[in-house]
Amino acid sequence: MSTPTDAAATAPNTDAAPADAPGTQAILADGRESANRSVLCQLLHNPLADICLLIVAAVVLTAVFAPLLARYGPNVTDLAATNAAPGTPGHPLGGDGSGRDILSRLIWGSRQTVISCLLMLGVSLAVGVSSGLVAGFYRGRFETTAGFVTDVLMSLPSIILLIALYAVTGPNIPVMMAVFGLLTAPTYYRLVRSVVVSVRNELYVDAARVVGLSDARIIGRHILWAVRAPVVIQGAFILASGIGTEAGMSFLGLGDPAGVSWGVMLQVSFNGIYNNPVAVVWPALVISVTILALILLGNALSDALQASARSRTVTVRQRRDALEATITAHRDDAVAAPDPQAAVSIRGLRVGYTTDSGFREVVHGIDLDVRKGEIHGLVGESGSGKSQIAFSILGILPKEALKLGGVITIDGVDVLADETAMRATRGRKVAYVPQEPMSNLDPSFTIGKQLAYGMRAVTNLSKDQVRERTISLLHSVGIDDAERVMGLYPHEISGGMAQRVLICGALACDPDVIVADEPTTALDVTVQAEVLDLLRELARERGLAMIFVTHNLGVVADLCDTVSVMKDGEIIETQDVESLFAHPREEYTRDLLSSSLSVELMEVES
Ligand SMILES: Nc1ncnc2c1ncn2[C@@H]1O[C@H](COP(=O)(O)OP(=O)(O)OP(=O)(O)O)[C@@H](O)[C@H]1O
Repeated sequence: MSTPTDAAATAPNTDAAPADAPGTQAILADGRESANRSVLCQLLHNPLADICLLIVAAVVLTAVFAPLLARYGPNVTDLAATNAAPGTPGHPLGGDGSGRDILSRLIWGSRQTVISCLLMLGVSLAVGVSSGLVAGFYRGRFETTAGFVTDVLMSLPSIILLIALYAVTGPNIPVMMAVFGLLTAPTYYRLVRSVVVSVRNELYVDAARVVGLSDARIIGRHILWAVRAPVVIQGAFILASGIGTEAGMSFLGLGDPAGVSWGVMLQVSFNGIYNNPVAVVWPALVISVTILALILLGNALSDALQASARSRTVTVRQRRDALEATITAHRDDAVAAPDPQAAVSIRGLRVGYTTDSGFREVVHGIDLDVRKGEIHGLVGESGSGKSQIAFSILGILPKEALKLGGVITIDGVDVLADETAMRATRGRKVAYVPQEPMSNLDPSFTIGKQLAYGMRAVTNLSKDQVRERTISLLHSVGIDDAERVMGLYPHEISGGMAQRVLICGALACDPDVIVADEPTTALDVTVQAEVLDLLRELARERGLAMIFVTHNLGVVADLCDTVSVMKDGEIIETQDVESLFAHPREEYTRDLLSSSLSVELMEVES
């Protein structure tokens, strides 16, 4: 069962909606305005980013089309234009001290500035990204050596180094910028290395290794994809620092006086500042505006990428359209009242998603009642919607899920419609036993701390009372040396014990309802049997209503009192377990039973 990326903590919104489907008015009011946009769309919807993009694009286009745009050559002089004021005919921004047209020189200057900065970025990318990839992926000696070189390079004062370089190369801006690119490469190295280290052991990378992909293909296909966003964002900042450095070096007189760049223009105009102070303004302005645009663009890009990395979200319009379509389609459906005797009662639950291929309803108006003391199995093929029901009861549907209708009453309160009621219920009246015991425990805290933290969040018990209760709960789930286990970290206990700890956490608040999501799937057969026995005992002792999501009909036969069979988002059959196994009503249930039997026979034979 998939885990939602985020609990559905939704903020109220006041959009009107048709109210004649069960639970829809309240659900719509619970909707959250959010955007479902690609990174580019997110960027384009940010006015500041649009302006920055326009500025950067204008600079690049000016550099590319400089020969067409500039009215004069970069070094063409006209004595009449010497120190001409802005607005002089033929010289909109005036002329410099040598009678050269300032606007034309700015246009030509953009070319050298852009080329120098791209050269610097290219060197920085080539050295920093490739060494970061290799160091992060292979680690070992290369990483140690590269780390040392990086530290050395980062400790060097780049401007001083570039000034020293001038003594060797003379006024050679391309070489200077290439060296500056080398000096900024450590920034990329560190960034890329840390991203690669964090993804190299991901399961999908292991899977790629297992299917036989070469390292080069794994890096090209999976690792580079993971580093692309930080590399692009960092690129904007590095370009900005490149423009600043080029201008600074030229301003110090280390640029090529025969060439024309914004930095050289700044230096030349500064030399004649007393005769023509306005001439300094233009190069200073374009340098500042371009640097500012690049930095703001980098920030906007970072925001857009972060937003798109969060789960897919749905606009109010999409939510409303989906709701209206659902209401229209099911206007005449009869919906029974919730069962007041049930610990949890579901009526007409509908859940959907907006995907790239359009809206899709995945739970189609299901009804379900589970009474106190009843263990109810929820079975069905993968993708049939079991998890959506479990998540709906727990109020942890992903943000992008559309709650299209229905009622879920727990203790007489419709928790589906009321997020506050859901929060008050979750962890107190309804608890959850997840599928993967290890990944549901925080590796940074001891078992005792994690259990105590959860307990203190939902009860008013003192520290000592919490400790006492934790010990007694650990005993009740069959952990005898409770005090020792409380001091252990998750990696120090077995999977079976971790699952017992999670069961203990679920029981901490003395809930009425437990949703168990395939809680034994990750365990070996012997431990599975122990955990099932434990759940059965606890449910009987405490009179719990338990919804047990599973694929395993053997477990259902062993543990459950009643069972619902799901297919394509619908409950097609609900019976007590014995009747279902003896007289399945639906063809699909018969197929499910016989396929499960064949699997078991195959297991026995092998
Ligand atoms: N975030 C999502 N976006 C789009 N569709 C989703 C999303 N989460 C689930 N679905 C769809 O909802 C349907 C039901 O999924 P669900 O996870 O409830 O199935 P399941 O019966 O629990 O399957 P399994 O036993 O494999 O966990 C599936 O078709 C699935 O593709």
